[in-house]
Amino acid sequence: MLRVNDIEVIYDGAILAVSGVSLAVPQGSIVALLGANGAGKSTTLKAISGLVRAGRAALSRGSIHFKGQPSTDTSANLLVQQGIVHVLEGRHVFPHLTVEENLISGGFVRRPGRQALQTGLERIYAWFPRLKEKRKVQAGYTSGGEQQMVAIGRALMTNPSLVLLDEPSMGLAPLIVQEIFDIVSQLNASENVSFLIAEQNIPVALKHAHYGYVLETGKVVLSGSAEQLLQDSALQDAYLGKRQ
Ligand SMILES: Nc1ncnc2c1ncn2[C@@H]1O[C@H](COP(=O)(O)OP(=O)(O)OP(=O)(O)O)[C@@H](O)[C@H]1O
Repeated sequence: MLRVNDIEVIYDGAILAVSGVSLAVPQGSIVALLGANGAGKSTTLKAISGLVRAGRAALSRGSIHFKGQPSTDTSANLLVQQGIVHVLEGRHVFPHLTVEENLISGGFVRRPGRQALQTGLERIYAWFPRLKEKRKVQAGYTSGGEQQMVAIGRALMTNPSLVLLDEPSMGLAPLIVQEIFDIVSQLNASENVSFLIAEQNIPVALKHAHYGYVLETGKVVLSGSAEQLLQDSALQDAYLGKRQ
């Protein structure tokens, strides 16, 4: 589905944010991109979705292939049409639009007809019943967890095959985080949507991911199946604060 090969990203022509990152997301899998603040997770996702160019950054080395085709010269909006969607860190919703209007705004990318849009909405409401209840409420007045669901639901309205999720757990209560990750797992299992999830919350991410990569200062320092990483003593020491 996705292959990232030895990429390097530089901000403002000077700040080396990501250096030599390689990773793969097999079709139908959930892959976790783990690491602390500033490790380069968001920048890696932006390189994949084509958003680095919008942030005064450049991909200065390496290649990215999506569904077998090179994608680094493809614009972000064309990548969405091809099936990659990026849910940015920080739950960006349109606060003055209702929940439903936010969801509909995601659907427009594919220029659907009225019926297709309605079918898309019903599909999102089936996954996120809370959003159906709140569909007439301005998104800015919903809870943090609901805003994260709106952001994910809006992305799903593009009918993606690969979702890049940046820190879905940030600032949310554990129960809500669990609810969101459970929906991600079910979407993956029943609709075969692939996910690349950047997370600092390593236990939650590895509970739901099949495979993981750990980034430190812009480099992959560890990778393996979720089971292998959970057993890894270096990861335990550095991030989970316990020894085996
Ligand atoms: N717009 C920017 N301009 C300059 N430097 C940036 C910019 N965005 C990120 N960086 C730098 O790039 C490096 C990687 O940041 P990045 O946001 O990708 O890390 P992260 O792992 O996603 O962390 P976080 O969880 O805090 O977002 C950091 O050193 C950061 O300071």
